[in-house]
Amino acid sequence: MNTLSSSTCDLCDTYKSDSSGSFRVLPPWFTDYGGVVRFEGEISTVRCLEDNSRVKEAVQSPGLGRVLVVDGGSSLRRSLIGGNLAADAAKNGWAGVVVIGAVRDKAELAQCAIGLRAMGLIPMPTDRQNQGQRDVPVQCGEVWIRPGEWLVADEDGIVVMPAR
Ligand SMILES: O=C([O-])CC(=O)C(=O)O
Repeated sequence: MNTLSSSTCDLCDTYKSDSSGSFRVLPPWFTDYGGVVRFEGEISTVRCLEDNSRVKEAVQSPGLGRVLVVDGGSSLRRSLIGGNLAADAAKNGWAGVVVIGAVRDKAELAQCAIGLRAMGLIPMPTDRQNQGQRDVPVQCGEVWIRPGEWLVADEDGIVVMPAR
């Protein structure tokens, strides 16, 4: 298990009175599917709906220790990551992927040396139509997440803050 510079609970203790909006906690919507429970890194984003074209491009490029946040519009109809793309993400040096949407291949995901959170599992694959946007601000519920910010995930949750 990886060691974080601070746990999400410690960060929340430190920033609980922050009213600037720069420290944010994601809603508790996520299940841990990856082989790494604790991860952190600079954020890169994809925004898409039931089409993982941009996700595939991202995980097949160098991750440089970053975390890919995929805003799939909370759709649970099609999976945006499966065993192959999770393995690509691990191989290419992504620290983790957070999918605001669904994934598949649960057993394979657990074998990947990467952090992986998603809202649920669905076996139905994506419909790749070359749609979606890369490195745009995305939203998880009411929480904005921007490329270049910092994400920390552990057993207790996921927080986002300005880059360190
Ligand atoms: O290839 C895809 O679009 C998603 C998938 O099933 C995988 O990553 O294995």
